Amino acid sequence: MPRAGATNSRHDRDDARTRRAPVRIDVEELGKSYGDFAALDNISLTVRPGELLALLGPSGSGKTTLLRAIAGLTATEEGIIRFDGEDATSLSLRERRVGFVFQQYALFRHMTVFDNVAFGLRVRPRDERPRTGEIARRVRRLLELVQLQGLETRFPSQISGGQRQRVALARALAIEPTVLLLDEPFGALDAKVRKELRSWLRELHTETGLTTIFVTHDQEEALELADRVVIMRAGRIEQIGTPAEIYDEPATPYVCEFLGGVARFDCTAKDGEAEILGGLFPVGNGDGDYSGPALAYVRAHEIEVVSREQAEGVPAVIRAVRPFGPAITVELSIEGHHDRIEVSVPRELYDGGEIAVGQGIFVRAMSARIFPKD
Ligand SMILES: Nc1ncnc2c1ncn2[C@@H]1O[C@H](COP(=O)(O)OP(=O)(O)OP(=O)(O)O)[C@@H](O)[C@H]1O
Repeated sequence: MPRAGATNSRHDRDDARTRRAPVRIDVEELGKSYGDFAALDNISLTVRPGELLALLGPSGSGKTTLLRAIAGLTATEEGIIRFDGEDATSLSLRERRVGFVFQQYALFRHMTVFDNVAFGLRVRPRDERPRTGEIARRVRRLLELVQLQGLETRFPSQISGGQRQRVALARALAIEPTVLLLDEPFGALDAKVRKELRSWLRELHTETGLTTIFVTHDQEEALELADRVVIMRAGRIEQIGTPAEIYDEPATPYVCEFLGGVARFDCTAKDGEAEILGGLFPVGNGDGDYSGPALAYVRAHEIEVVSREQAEGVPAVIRAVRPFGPAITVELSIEGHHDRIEVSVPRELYDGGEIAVGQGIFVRAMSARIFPKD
């Protein structure tokens, strides 16, 4: 993406001078109930200045409620929300200077793209309202930032869904928000446009440097985009971590299953270790001596096909082969395990004729995550 405003260096310097340091958000023991139902249950969380944070979880886990509470759109009964250490809990959206983008592009249909973006500036009280020329300059700069130059005079019905969502972002940015909050910003768009907008949002975030929180139920989107991911479950935080931490060290069975792409096995742990698919792995983070029933999670690429001579492998039968892509995906059935498991095998094995439906092979897990079974 070209540097926004590259054609206007004096204004760029002005903008840089007036740009504030990114805001830190502290959420402390936040609670929100609807009747007896706890939509948010004792949530504590720090969003670092300038961070791009994803709230990830299934439908109903409380992501939107948390985002709206941080925005000042939903009142909470318990807890405190601080912006840069200042208690913001009772401030409105406008007082918090939050830029908010809804899932369904809430653009004014009777207004042009230009007027939609200018709206937040024009409705300011007279003494805070920029002059007409200044508004026009800012709107043009924002449309450059979201790469929509030339569409100023179009109406929302005359642009694509992805473009509308970028107008919504420009409009949220127009008020020079302290933080940017996005509620499933690409939720209503098709998969291809979503992917395009993903990398675009990452670049926009680098460009603006704003503390940004976005809600998604798409794990790939969260892991690909965010600096850190918050995994939510039934109004609580299940795990917070970088995408690598969440992926490599999922804290609970729930996180493993939510991320998907894993095979689950029942097994038995002894003295802090459990054997699964021919490998011996530590329970949890490895510092316990748990013995008893356990759950093991293994990803497709963590299972290798081994030759018959190797003692550690377990026998499996090939049930289906998906021979496309850099690795071949094979579905296996393993005795004593009712679900089929997926394994990635190198192309060479397939090309060598060793991979065919009905054939018996041996497999071994190279790594696994083991949890005590509650
Ligand atoms: N105004 C309301 N009245 C009653 N219950 C509500 C209200 N708003 C939300 N809830 C409930 O609170 C829970 C959390 O809702 P929330 O919208 O935060 O979930 P979410 O994780 O964002 O889900 P989704 O991905 O479907 O948007 C849900 O069970 C929902 O039914």
